[in-house]
Amino acid sequence: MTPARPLKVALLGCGVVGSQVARQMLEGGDEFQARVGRRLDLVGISVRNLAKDRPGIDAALLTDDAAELVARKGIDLVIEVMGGVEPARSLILAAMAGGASVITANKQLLAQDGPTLYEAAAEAGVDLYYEAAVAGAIPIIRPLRESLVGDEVTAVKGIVNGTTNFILDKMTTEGSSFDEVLAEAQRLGYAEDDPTADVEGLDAAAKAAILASLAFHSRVNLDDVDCEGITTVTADDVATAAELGYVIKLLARCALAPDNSISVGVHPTLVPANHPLANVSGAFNAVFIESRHAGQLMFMGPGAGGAPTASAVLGDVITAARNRVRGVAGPGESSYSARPVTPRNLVPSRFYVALSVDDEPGVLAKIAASFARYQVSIQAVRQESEPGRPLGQGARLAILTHAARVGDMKAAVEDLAAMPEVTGGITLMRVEG
Ligand SMILES: NC(=O)C1=CN([C@@H]2O[C@H](COP(=O)(O)OP(=O)(O)OC[C@H]3O[C@@H](n4cnc5c(N)ncnc54)[C@H](OP(=O)(O)O)[C@@H]3O)[C@@H](O)[C@H]2O)C=CC1
Ligand SMILES: N[C@@H](CC=O)C(=O)O
Repeated sequence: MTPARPLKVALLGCGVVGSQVARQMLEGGDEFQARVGRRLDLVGISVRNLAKDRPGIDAALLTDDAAELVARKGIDLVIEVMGGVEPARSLILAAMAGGASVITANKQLLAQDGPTLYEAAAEAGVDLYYEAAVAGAIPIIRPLRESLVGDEVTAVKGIVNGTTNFILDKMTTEGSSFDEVLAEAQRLGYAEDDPTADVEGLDAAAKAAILASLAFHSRVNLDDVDCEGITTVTADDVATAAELGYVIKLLARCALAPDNSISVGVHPTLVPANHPLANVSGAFNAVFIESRHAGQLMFMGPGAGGAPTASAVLGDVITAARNRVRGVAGPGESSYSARPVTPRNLVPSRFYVALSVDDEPGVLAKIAASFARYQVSIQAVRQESEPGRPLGQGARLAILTHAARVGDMKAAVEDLAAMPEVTGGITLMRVEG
């Protein structure tokens, strides 16, 4: 009997993730053949710059013509780890139209244009897998797409960007400077090609949109996410949070409201020091899921970096390869419930407000009155002398509130900013719990 032909695999991108995908595929050789039932044959790797040194990569596989690689006859699987929206989208669509299943780590593209990709996959009868697009090595897409599909997910929250967690962690535990740690995160391969996407929260926002779409069976895209990065978080904020018993994390929160609307946000957030998310360190990620029947689940692990991310990619490669051998397709899009997005101003949260004031009688009462005008209830206030001002003249206030609506909290802060006794900028952050 003639042995079944190997499955032909094309790899688009050979950077931090792609080079590790190529290495792990090579290492996996016979094992992967046994797991799939067919040999996986890496037939080409597309890159931008052919002159780059790529240790361990067979130069004969490299091409700078990705379109030609995808169009080659008989390609079964295309792995897209080049990043960015174009040409990745066109290449993926061409691959699917040509009959190949696609594995991608591209959260930016999925959050921006996921439905187009899903529709193209359904039309061509091929698979679209993207476990590596959210939280690196952590299995989180498959649990939401398959394991929990019989339950009702009510909230997903977590740390889904390794770079910012690495930065905030080092600022907290080592007192390192923001720029210094960002450079280290880039060296270690955690950061995106343009690290603005990490530090401004856009990478986490894309991941939050993907998680919310899967969790709530509704289409959520990048524009639906209320997004804030960590560039305004100062060493002072980190220190004050620690004194109050909190750790600052960039938290993604996706929640289903009682009126059936969905809120999705990414914000620097004060997390209680005894909360499991507070201890997620370095480039690790963690995702909490709350569901009606299973209750609370937590997933944690490496959220960025070449080898861990490639592990998630390879999991998808094997799954898609097995499907192909059996002549079946994996799960498609499940977005039957067109839930509205909760207006951002109506989303509830607890808050932390920090400000400097003139230390005069009645100032606290004025602040409390301002909060009360907007239905914001104060939970705790800490006052200390403002560094750099003579004792009794300036005070630094840190206020924690009970849950309030974002719009009300912002209106109260605007009132504070107009008070003559308020002497500097006002810090406003969300508080978890
Ligand atoms: N790094 C990480 O920890 C993680 C990354 N991801 C995602 O994985 C994807 C890849 O990330 P990463 O490996 O870090 O990125 P890199 O920048 O390290 O690698 C990108 C690769 O794609 C190639 N490439 C980029 N643009 C083009 C183009 N226009 N035409 C042809 N080739 C191109 C580059 O070629 P050349 O080598 O010649 O420059 C390079 O080989 C992204 O979508 C990212 O968001 C997901 C999870 C974690
Ligand atoms: N830049 C991303 C990489 C993984 O998605 C991150 O830091 O998490």
